[in-house]
Amino acid sequence: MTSFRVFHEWAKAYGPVYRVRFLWRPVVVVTDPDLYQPLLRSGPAKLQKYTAPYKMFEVFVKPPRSNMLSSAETPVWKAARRAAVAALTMNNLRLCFPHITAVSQRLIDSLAAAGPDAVHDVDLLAQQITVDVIGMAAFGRDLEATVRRPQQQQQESSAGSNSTASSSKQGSSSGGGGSGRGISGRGGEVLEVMRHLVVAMQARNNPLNRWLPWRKAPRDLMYWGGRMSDLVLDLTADMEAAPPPPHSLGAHMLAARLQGSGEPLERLQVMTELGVLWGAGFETTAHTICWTLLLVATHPAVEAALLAELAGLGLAASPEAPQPGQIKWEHLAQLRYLSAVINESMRLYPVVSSGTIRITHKPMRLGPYSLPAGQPVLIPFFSIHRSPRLWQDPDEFRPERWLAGEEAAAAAAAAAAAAAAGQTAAAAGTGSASSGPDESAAEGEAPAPAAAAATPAVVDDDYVDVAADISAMRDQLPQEQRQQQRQQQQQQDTSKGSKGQLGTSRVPVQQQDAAPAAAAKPGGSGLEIKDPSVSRRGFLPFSEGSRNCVGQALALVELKAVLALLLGNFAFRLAPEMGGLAGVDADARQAITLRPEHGMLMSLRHRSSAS
Ligand code: HEM
Repeated sequence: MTSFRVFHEWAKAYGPVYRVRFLWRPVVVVTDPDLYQPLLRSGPAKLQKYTAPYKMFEVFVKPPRSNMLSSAETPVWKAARRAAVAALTMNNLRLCFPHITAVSQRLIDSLAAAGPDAVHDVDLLAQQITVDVIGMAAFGRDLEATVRRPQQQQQESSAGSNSTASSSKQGSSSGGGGSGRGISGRGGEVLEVMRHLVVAMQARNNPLNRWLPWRKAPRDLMYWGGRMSDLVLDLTADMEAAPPPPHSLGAHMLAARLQGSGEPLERLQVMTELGVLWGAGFETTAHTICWTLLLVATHPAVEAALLAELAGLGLAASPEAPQPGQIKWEHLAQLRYLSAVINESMRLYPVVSSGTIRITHKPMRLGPYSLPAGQPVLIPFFSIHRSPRLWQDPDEFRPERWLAGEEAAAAAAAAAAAAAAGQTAAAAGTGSASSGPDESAAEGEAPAPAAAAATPAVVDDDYVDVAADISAMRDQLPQEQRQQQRQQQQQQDTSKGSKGQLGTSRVPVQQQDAAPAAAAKPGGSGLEIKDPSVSRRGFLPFSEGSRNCVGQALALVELKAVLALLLGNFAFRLAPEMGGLAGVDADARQAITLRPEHGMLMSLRHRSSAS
């Protein structure tokens, strides 16, 4: 059994707090929100990151040095994090949006040309898109991984005609299904390097590989880390020769300054930060796209409801309208059912399944337990997302749980109507777009990113709060005004009893849902959560607090845009040799991120052709 499932089984067997021993080192594992929230959020109980296990993420650049993911909260970390947050505001993401849609469309066109008999590894397709997106967002460069060469198409056709379970599994050993297959240029090289690198990084968790450097895994780590470093060096040099657009991560990182001294970051530090943003930014988003496609493909009612929503906005192809309309930034706010689908997919398959690991800096109490100083504490996201204590029917894929009652009923009705009328009618726009246009989403307003309701607006420390910026579009406001808003919000929350949960008093899970959803916040445009089974406190795809995902705004915009485009154009169907949903689920492995170990083969029927 793979590690993320083992932790889940242990949580079921031993309860929400237990201790495991990794060799001689005891680690406390916590899955109770009352206990882990204070550890993640600002306050007296907040724990620092346990940086030792993150050291392996320093191989992205040579010589290795701390980066945003692996570092403690130092002044350099702060400067880099501020720069990343400033680069990923909604205003800037809006400028990235045309590239996101262009690279997706580029791939869609070649997939349509490949025809319905071709079988594709959709995990690899998703990586092609996300590599191109992060290439532009970070370095302002089109890496062209979505430019498909004849070789790749040829291989897919032959996979379609003679693929078997064993041949597909041999052909792709680490997920990603064998990148480099006709994907040329720097984009192809990145995919190839990362495919090997994540396997070597995962192998490093085996202590033998840490202590015996002549073994294959450590040597692989050195080799592929070196290749990645060369790529980052190459792109940085490029970027210096021809500066990237001012809204890019690269431009912001070059302009980053240390607080106090006002010194810029060293060149190597800039490279290190861009390397980690790059590495952290494409794999995670790609596998999330892949898991979402799997769940939609295997749940026809969900697919029908989603198609009705897309069709209502003119974003679905059909025999009557073979070309769907152009997706616009404003559509993102209106795709509410898609948001629910993405949230639910991230709940079932959180790509950072292992969670986050922290360390106590002094003796402390954790509920009824005493922890010594220097105690590692693991908060495992997969276990939490599947916990029967926090979720009703935790293993079921039910996007409706993220919608308010009326919306959920309307989505169900749309699904039933679409199913009765056949997908053609829905795609032609005759199906009722139940979760359709959001009247409140005026032209130019921020999109409602998928998990806006699920990423609590943490107000702490003096770092810039990513989640708050996403849900409330505060990036348009001057810093002072934002600070004021935060204080007001904090007061409101405290008076409603929804914040200040720094104690360990137990609140029944059902009561926790009284916490206001992001929709209730000023300017908030998230989904309101009404289903009592939904506890935002048990949903951590991007983690929480000052070390939450700095790239989540980009990820959410990308997920929505790419999935709307892919699903509006194609009906995805799992290839028979994948063994259905159960087969792919059994193939889920954690190689740094949660992925289908042997890729995910699917056929794609363009929706303009009759089913
Ligand atoms: C669906 C997509 C994504 C998911 C689910 C995700 C999830 C996460 C999680 C759970 C963490 C905390 C890790 C820990 O504490 O061990 C994290 C941190 C981080 N993520 Fe993401 N991420 C995604 C996309 C991105 C993107 C697109 C970028 C870059 C543009 C990015 C960059 C980072 C960085 C740099 C950190 C470290 C932040 C810090 O410690 O200050 N991620 N991510």
